[in-house]
Amino acid sequence: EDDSSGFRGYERDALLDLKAGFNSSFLDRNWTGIMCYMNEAPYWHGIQCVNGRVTGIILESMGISGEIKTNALANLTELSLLSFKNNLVSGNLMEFANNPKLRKIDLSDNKFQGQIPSSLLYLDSLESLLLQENKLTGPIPGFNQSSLKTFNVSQNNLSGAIPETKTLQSFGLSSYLGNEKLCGPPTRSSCNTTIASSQSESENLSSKGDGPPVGAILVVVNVIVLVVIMFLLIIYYKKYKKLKAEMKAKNLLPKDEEHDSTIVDRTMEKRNREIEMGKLIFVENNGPRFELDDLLKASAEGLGHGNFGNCYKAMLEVGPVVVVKRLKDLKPLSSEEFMRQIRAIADQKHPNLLPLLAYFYSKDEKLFLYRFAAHGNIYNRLHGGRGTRNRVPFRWSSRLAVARGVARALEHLHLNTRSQTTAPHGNLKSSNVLLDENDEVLVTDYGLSSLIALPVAAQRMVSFKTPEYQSHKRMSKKSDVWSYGSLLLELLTGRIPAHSASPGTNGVDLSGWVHRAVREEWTAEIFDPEIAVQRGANQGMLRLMKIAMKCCEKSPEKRPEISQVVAEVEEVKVAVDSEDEEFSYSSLDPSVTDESLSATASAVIADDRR
Ligand SMILES: Nc1ncnc2c1ncn2[C@@H]1O[C@H](COP(=O)(O)OP(=O)(O)OP(=O)(O)O)[C@@H](O)[C@H]1O
Repeated sequence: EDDSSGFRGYERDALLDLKAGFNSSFLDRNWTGIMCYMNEAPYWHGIQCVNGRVTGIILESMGISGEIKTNALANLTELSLLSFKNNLVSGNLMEFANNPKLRKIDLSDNKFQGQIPSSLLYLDSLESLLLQENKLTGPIPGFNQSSLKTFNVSQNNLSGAIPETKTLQSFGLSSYLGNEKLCGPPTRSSCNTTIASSQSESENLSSKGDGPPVGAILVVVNVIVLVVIMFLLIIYYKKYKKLKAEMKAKNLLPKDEEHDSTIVDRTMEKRNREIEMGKLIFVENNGPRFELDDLLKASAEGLGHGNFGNCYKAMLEVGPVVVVKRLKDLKPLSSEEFMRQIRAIADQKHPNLLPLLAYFYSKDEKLFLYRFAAHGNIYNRLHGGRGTRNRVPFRWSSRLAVARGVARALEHLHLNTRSQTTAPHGNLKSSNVLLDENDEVLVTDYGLSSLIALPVAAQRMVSFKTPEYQSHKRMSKKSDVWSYGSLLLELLTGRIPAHSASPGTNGVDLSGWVHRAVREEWTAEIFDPEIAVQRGANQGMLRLMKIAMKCCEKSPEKRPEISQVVAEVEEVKVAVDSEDEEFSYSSLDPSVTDESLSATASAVIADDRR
């Protein structure tokens, strides 16, 4: 699935850079790991996310000091809210050229200096800009966005005429107060007179005419006032210390500042220690090695929203491309039990099973890591791009290879699972069958039913969609056989069964549909036209259809064991003769009405129902 949303490594790097500039031990401990997952609440304090992208940074009244680099926001292109209100941040204001979505900026009550950047003029969605109580200098740029409804630059050192744009003139005097060198409406000083009066003032000060020197008198008065204030302060401080000592002696004050924030800090510390305890555990001894940190640094791309958590593709700087599956809705298992189940999954090894590379287990986070299968899943291969020029036909030999690979993988799982009341795979469907770069068939998502909370599993896993579960809440290895039969029908018909349809797509009850097609004698239309044209293979398709229908029997007892299925599928031939016709849309029509195929299909399937 093409998904432009999802976590971006460079956004994380941008935030880590920001953090490096601030000296906040709280953020140092809190901003670790991934800040936002797809559609979940962000993990990092003060960060807002939408679809895994950073959309807000809100760090208010945290005593943050330090500098922000001017290009700090360059990689946060989805940013819409920014607030560092009431901190001690210094340095120039940032550049905003790459943040076209910014709506609200609040940098008030800090120590920002330098000029207001003109890149702010190009933020077309800017609604609110609060820069009051800083040390900004220079002129106010000519803001004229009609979106801008709240604006405050008071208590800075700004200078010059306030531009006469409609936007800037719509704000009252209070937005500009406390900038002595600002002039023009809405301030009361007209620009000419301000300059004139300041000139005459300086003339006065430097004048060496008759009479007392005004400048000198002012300096003397100032010095006296300062000395008095300092004297008062010293007396006050002494009294304060004495009072405090007395209160402590009488136990009126807590021993030593143990206030809320240290308690918060301690719980955070505890949590972080717990996370640190969890390390990436690699399943293979001689496989690739990397640390969780490498994984978190890697740029990542959402692969889509699965039922049991989201999948990410992570491109490590060194090492393989991996898929990270973040598990959610898990059973309330003890960590020992959990680890046991994970190890059972990790121990399953077969050329047609996508191996678990590594896993991560902590109280708050459970991750599965797999190798990335470059050629994607069978659902997309079968149904993607239909009717477009981009569609590459999915030919019979490849479909048969999928049928074989999946059967073998299932057989391995069934032989290695003792329980008779569970489905060893439990969630077999076309999106869980992958092709690697060599088109090797790899089944994934096996064994998850042992980890997923029952109510969630019951809603979403394929083994809960079987006829026996629907009617009698029963489940067994035969549930996997039913799922396999449905997958074969999907491969043969090119239609989507209800349980493997992606969100927003309607699937059908495929086995019911095939039965009806036979009954109503439009059998030739059963097969996907894309393979039906491969005449030499029609016999093989019919054999596979027969196997599929047996696997889809309503009653589990009538379905074959998976080992028998494997044996039968192995016997299906790629083609009767070597002539394996090229597919072309022009050859579609005759094949669809092909009488012989239709007749044989009816015979085979009707025979099967006897
Ligand atoms: N190792 C992998 N390589 C390539 N693509 C993968 C890999 N693992 C999963 N995918 C793809 O990522 C997407 C999301 O996978 P995920 O397993 O989360 O959901 P799903 O298979 O659609 O549903 P479910 O959660 O029920 O299995 C799917 O399109 C899946 O085919």
